[in-house]
Amino acid sequence: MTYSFKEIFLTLQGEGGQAGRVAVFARFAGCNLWSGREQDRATAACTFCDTDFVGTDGENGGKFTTPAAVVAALDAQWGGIDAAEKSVVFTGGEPLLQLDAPLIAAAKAAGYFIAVESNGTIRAPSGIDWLCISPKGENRVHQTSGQELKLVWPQDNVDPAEFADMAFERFYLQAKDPLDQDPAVRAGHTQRVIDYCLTHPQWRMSVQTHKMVGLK
Ligand SMILES: C[S@@+](CC[C@H](N)C(=O)[O-])C[C@H]1O[C@@H](n2cnc3c(N)ncnc32)[C@H](O)[C@@H]1O
Ligand SMILES: Nc1nc2[nH]cc(C(=O)O)c2c(=O)[nH]1
Ligand code: SF4
Ligand SMILES: [Mg+2]
Repeated sequence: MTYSFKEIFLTLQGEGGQAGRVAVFARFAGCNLWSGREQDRATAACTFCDTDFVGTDGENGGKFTTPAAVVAALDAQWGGIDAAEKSVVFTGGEPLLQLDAPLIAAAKAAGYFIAVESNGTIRAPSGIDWLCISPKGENRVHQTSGQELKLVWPQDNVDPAEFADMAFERFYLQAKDPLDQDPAVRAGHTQRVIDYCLTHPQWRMSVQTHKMVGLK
């Protein structure tokens, strides 16, 4: 198995129930819902992605042929931080196209708390400590349990109630960041999330805090 990463960097988790926590972000290249090319966006299964996950040319990106090599790259970013437990977030792109049992085992053996950000279309392997599922449009959710369901909203034809009975510990709504960065559209999405959470206490608001403070 070759693991392809767009980038690997140290930051604070910006979103969801682990927001504010230091972690190595390991962004896998490639996704099953979009090629990543702008000319394909309009016809893709996921159309609002805010992330470049194409290729291996980002910060500390590359192809790694063994789990041990991936863990060495994670450790290089974690550096000398003194902690009882290290922390990694596998994201992408879609991490569950590549994250497998040997890599999970190697990261765990090296002392990592393992978080994953996934679109939910692929069942997750066991051993993940914090699984965040973020459904996309009409794409069927196959992974219906985890620590958090984080729905980016509003999305056309998507009602949060569709997911409310799934086996997640927490339910978040996160305002869809508009591709054109139009402040009025962004404010409108945020207000929709606020209004929904005010009237549906099962749901909490997740804010993309890293974007507010200039963190990657
Ligand atoms: C880039 S995705 C990668 C992981 C996985 N493919 C997924 O979609 O969950 C990481 C997180 O960013 C969220 N996201 C992507 N585009 C967004 C946008 N325009 N506004 C708000 N959140 C967004 C996703 O829903 C997901 O929770
Ligand atoms: N700081 C920070 N937090 C994040 N949480 C989820 C992210 C992602 O792109 O998966 C992300 C990201 O890209 N940066
Ligand atoms: S599923 Fe995730 S990585 Fe793939 S295009 Fe959508 S938001 Fe981006
Ligand atoms: Mg991001």
